[in-house]
Amino acid sequence: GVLFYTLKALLVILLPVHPLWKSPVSVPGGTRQSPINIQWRDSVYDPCLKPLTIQYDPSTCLHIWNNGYSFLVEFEDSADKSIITVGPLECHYRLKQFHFHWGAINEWGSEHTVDSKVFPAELHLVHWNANKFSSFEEAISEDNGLAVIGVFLKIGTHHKGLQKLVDALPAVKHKDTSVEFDVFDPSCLMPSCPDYWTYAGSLTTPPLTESVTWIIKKRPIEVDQDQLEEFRLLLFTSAGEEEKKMVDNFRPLQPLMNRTVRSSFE
Ligand SMILES: NS(=O)(=O)/N=C1/NCCS1
Ligand SMILES: [Zn+2]
Repeated sequence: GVLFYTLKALLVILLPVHPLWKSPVSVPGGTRQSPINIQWRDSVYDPCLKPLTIQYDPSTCLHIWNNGYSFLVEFEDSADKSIITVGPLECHYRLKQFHFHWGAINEWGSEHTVDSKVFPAELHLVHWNANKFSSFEEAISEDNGLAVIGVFLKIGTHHKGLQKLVDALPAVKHKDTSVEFDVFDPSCLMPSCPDYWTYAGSLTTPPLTESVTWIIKKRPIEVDQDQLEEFRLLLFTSAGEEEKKMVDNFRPLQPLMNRTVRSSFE
């Protein structure tokens, strides 16, 4: 009856806004949103795709901070000191920050999936096109403005390079806290295998702009259970507020629509 249809209408109106993101889960008119499921057999090998060239300068590391979505490690990006180039890219892109997404338990947490397999966490290294633009803020809403490397995390052996990061997390437990982080080389977080998928997508947190060339590494890195548990001790909330554990900070999968995922490997 009328009650059923009223409830149904309410659901449709409320459904698109996921409480976690305080922004629509789907962007009206979005045709290239992220994350997506990568169906391995549907990806197309492109022999023109070369290995990615990564040149990070550990001294460009500035600080770690909790922005209320994740914890970010930010880099000094006023010169071409930490850059990526080649791979699927036609320009060189400067490292701005890296951060992670993870679940409350190991059964979920990543944003991208591979053949519907979910990983416990996913690392994002965010870069902006320094050939075409003069700042991250300018590049964020432009075509070919950003390149984000995605690396899956799986539970396994202790990750020595990550531990320096993990040891700093108690200092950024609350939203809007930061701590100086002088020297860190993010290339220690890269798997040794050069293989990746690449596709045209968007940011997965606000402003969700469709400006990202995604480079998703085929092989995960291994971290141990204790290291991932440390991520789960962070809070979404500021000091003095009712505590909300920072977990499940991933966006739901978005429709592939008219896109092809290319692979750098056969
Ligand atoms: N998770 S993500 O890297 O796609 N989203 C971002 N939003 C603002 C800077 S990075
Ligand atoms: Zn991210």
